[in-house]
Amino acid sequence: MKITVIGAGNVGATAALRIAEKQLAKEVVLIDIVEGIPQGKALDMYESGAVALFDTCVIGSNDYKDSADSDIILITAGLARKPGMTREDLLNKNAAIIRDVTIQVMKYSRNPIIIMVSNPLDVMTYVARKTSGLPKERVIGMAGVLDAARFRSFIAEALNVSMQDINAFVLGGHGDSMVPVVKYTNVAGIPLTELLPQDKIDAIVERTRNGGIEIVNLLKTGSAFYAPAASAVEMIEAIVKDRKRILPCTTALEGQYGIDNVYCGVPVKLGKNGVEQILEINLSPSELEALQKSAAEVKENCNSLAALLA
Ligand SMILES: NC(=O)c1ccc[n+]([C@@H]2O[C@H](COP(=O)([O-])OP(=O)(O)OC[C@H]3O[C@@H](n4cnc5c(N)ncnc54)[C@H](O)[C@@H]3O)[C@@H](O)[C@H]2O)c1
Ligand SMILES: O=C(O)C[C@H](O)C(=O)O
Repeated sequence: MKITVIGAGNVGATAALRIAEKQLAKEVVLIDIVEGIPQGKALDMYESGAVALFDTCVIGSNDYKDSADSDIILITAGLARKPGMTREDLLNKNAAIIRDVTIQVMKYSRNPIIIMVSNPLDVMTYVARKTSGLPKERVIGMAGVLDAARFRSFIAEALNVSMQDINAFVLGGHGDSMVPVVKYTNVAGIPLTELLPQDKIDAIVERTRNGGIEIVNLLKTGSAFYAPAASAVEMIEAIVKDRKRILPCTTALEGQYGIDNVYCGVPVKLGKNGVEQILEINLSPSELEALQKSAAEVKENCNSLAALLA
């Protein structure tokens, strides 16, 4: 197993280290445009193996040749937002970066699984799919796992229980219109609505929707990276170990949920082939409407890139 991480910044470097520590690959390649950064970070990570006890080979490079024959490519390259910005403010600059990066990786890996992290997430997943020509199952966006992790952590805090026992889904695009699905959220099987009053649930849902900007406003220089990297690596682990995990991921919808030809976050089965199944769960009329509205916003942004992707 060879995994390449594009972008040796906060998310990319954290994810690369986590992949190495979990020994999910024999080789991890970290690539960035800035000279010295991927090489220095990769060497530092590799040396940590002696104490963290892993044998994964970690290599840093500015040359895409070193990504040759990767099984999985995690794309984290691009700009992160700062206070006062929305993820959509990154649209045009990051679309150009993701297009270039995808062209480069596809020169050296024939049939990789691409996991997208760069924002705005759903649109960048579409850019990578359109540019790579890979089957839809092999180009997947990471956002739902992160948004659900935030939702779960806030519920755990409110109830003073372990995060491990909380199951939750956050669907839709990774933006202000995301849809935390309360109906399917439970604590060790007990519906959340039996454990918390509605006003508390509403406050947690709102905090989840604003989870990204809450951290941007604290950090001031960039956005979250520990939980995002952990979330991307959870997806990678499901694929590497063919675990058939059911996780909310961004995938191409073709009629499911009444949404056609749009990348959007829904529950999927993740295994060695990437997205092996899209699960269509029953949503309330208002949740379905919110999901469709979120997808429509993603579609509009995708359409705005027609000239770049022509
Ligand atoms: N999907 C999510 O839930 C989620 C979560 C966190 C961050 N993000 C997004 O991930 C991206 C990265 O965030 P970060 O915090 O790691 O940012 P960062 O600034 O720390 O790192 C980005 C890295 O990309 C590199 N880069 C820029 N252009 C490149 C190119 N053409 N080729 C290769 N490398 C290039 C930069 O040199 C930098 O090292 C941002 O777009 C951010 O919004 C998404
Ligand atoms: O909020 C951001 O800009 C980064 C990421 O999408 C997040 O949710 O943390």
